Amino acid sequence: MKNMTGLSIKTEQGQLYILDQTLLPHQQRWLHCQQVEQMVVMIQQLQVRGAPAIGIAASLLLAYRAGQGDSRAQLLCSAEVLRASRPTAVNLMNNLDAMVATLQQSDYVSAAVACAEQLFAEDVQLCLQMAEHGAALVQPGERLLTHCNTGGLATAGVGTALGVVRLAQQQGKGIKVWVDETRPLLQGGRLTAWECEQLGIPYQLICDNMAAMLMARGEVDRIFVGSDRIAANGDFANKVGTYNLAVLAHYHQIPFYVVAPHTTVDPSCSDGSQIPIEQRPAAEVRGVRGSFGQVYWAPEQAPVFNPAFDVTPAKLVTGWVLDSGVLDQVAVAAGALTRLTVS
Ligand SMILES: CSC[C@H]1O[C@H](OP(=O)(O)O)[C@H](O)[C@@H]1O
Repeated sequence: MKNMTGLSIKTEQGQLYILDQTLLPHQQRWLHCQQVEQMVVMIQQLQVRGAPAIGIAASLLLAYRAGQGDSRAQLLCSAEVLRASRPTAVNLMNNLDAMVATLQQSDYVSAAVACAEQLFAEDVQLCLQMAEHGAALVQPGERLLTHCNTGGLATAGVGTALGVVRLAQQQGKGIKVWVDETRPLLQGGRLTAWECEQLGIPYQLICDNMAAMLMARGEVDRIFVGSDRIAANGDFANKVGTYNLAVLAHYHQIPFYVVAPHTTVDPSCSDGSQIPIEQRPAAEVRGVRGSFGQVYWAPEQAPVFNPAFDVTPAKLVTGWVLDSGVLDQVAVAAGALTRLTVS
């Protein structure tokens, strides 16, 4: 496996390393990953996270295991275990499907490695294409708003929605970003804020419940969010709280875009009701866990509802920013998502 370097995933001398995103922004610790069970835990604990990133990390781990001499049967079983680690991000499923297909080849070891390397390289390119199409929408001086983390940490490249913001900044458009902290796991406050610091992107961190006031005051010009799965009709799943933003944006007539590679579209889901939504542990809502341990602010046995994602209906989306271009509601309603071609 060749050396490849992303912000949260890297391979060096045939070994796979994952940046532990649960320790950011205060610690940068690379974890050496060699076992399937280890990768499952890392995905489930969001040490590696983001729809494209978990698909690539799982694929690279399978390629590594193939190189370690695991049999086809072992690799097929490992793929199913990895597939079950998180149910919503379709990139994980698509990538594992591609990896499983390579196992049919006589020299499945080199085929698996080549496939994983290709998935990594493809995502890097798709991110650049999404950024180009999305940044072209951004006008000078605009105040953008993002949710969760959709940057280099969540992909192998520059990111999806945050990749758009990053390029708009590089193009000298003088933007600023409102960064939703994104409860309960604070991917915005911990990860997007950290990425903006690294990239020199002007930002202000807000609690999720402050976005409405900023929109009402006319201080949000455009919203870009990512996605974990897009249904054929354009409905999409993304980090919980995205639907809130979409409804608010519709009410305040603010352009609202979802940014995702074509690999996030799932034609087998006809609409958003068919997208599986991951339910997560109650402790994540009752308090916070860090290097200091677990702090509870709610009663320790408080009953909790903790969906990791929500679904935004297509009717609330201004445009779908894909690697192949920007689709509007007319194109999506005409079935464009199911006829995607890679540009
Ligand atoms: C590149 S978009 C990543 C997508 O994944 C995030 O979810 P999680 O942090 O649970 O992996 C969030 O939904 C982002 O939009």
